[in-house]
Amino acid sequence: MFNSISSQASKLINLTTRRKRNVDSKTKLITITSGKGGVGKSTFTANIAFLLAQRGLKIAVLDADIGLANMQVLFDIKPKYTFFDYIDGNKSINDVISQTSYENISLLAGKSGYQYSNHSNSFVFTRVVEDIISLNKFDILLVDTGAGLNDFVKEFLSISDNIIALTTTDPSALTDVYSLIKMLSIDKDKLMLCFNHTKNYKIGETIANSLVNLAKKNRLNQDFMVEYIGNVSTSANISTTGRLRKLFTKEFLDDDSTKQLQDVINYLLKNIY
Ligand SMILES: Nc1ncnc2c1ncn2[C@@H]1O[C@H](COP(=O)(O)OP(=O)(O)OP(=O)(O)O)[C@@H](O)[C@H]1O
Repeated sequence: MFNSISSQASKLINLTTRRKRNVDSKTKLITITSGKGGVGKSTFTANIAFLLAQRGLKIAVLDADIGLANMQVLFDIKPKYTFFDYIDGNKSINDVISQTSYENISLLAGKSGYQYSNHSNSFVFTRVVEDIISLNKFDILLVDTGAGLNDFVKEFLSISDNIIALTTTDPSALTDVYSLIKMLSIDKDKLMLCFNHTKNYKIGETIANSLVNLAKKNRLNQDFMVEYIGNVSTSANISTTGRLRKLFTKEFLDDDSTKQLQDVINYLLKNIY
């Protein structure tokens, strides 16, 4: 009994010291998640990294998708190490940060098929995020979580105050995103919601409002905010550039979807903390 109380107490102490360290760093943390898999989360993350970097910001991307770590494919690099080499104590945090061929974008590559249970409840992933922030090298750290709401994803969500959920208008994706809203409403202030494969801004806004109304009807925490931050249309250029290991926001500056993502960036730069 004493053991479990003292270990809980030490976790709380760790969390408190982490918060203090965060405040001293310029690095802002944005976590990108999705209830359902395959909604375009990794493509979205890589392209917002590019647009943010184009505005002169130094960006680190942490590929925390253990289902399918494919950020290195999107950035077309072969990193020597993954951030698990840091966790395993074989490499320093700087060793596992790879510069991509895109100016101002660094990647901490992930590893597919990792067993979270090896580290569950150890807060080791929280520490990785905190250690990157403590370097004070980056303006923004983007964490791309896997899909779903497993313990691994929950650990990454637990340390972020700027969370973006990417969804489509597909009913099963909306059901999953509502589960995410329900979970986050317990101890977070807000969730930023973005719609992929969604033709225009208005459609996303209408569906976001329906989710907010459902949350009200089900009496979820009234102080919790769901903020609609924009939409990205379906574009053949996105799938083509993805296959060619290129970023559509770099190749197709005038594509509607690039312009829509620029609007999302404008929103983020005004609203993240
Ligand atoms: N708006 C879009 N228009 C056209 N194709 C898109 C769009 N968004 C994503 N795609 C394509 O959809 C596929 C899935 O995207 P992606 O791998 O980014 O999804 P994901 O949510 O990260 O998947 P997973 O959950 O499996 O990691 C890719 O081929 C990508 O190019």
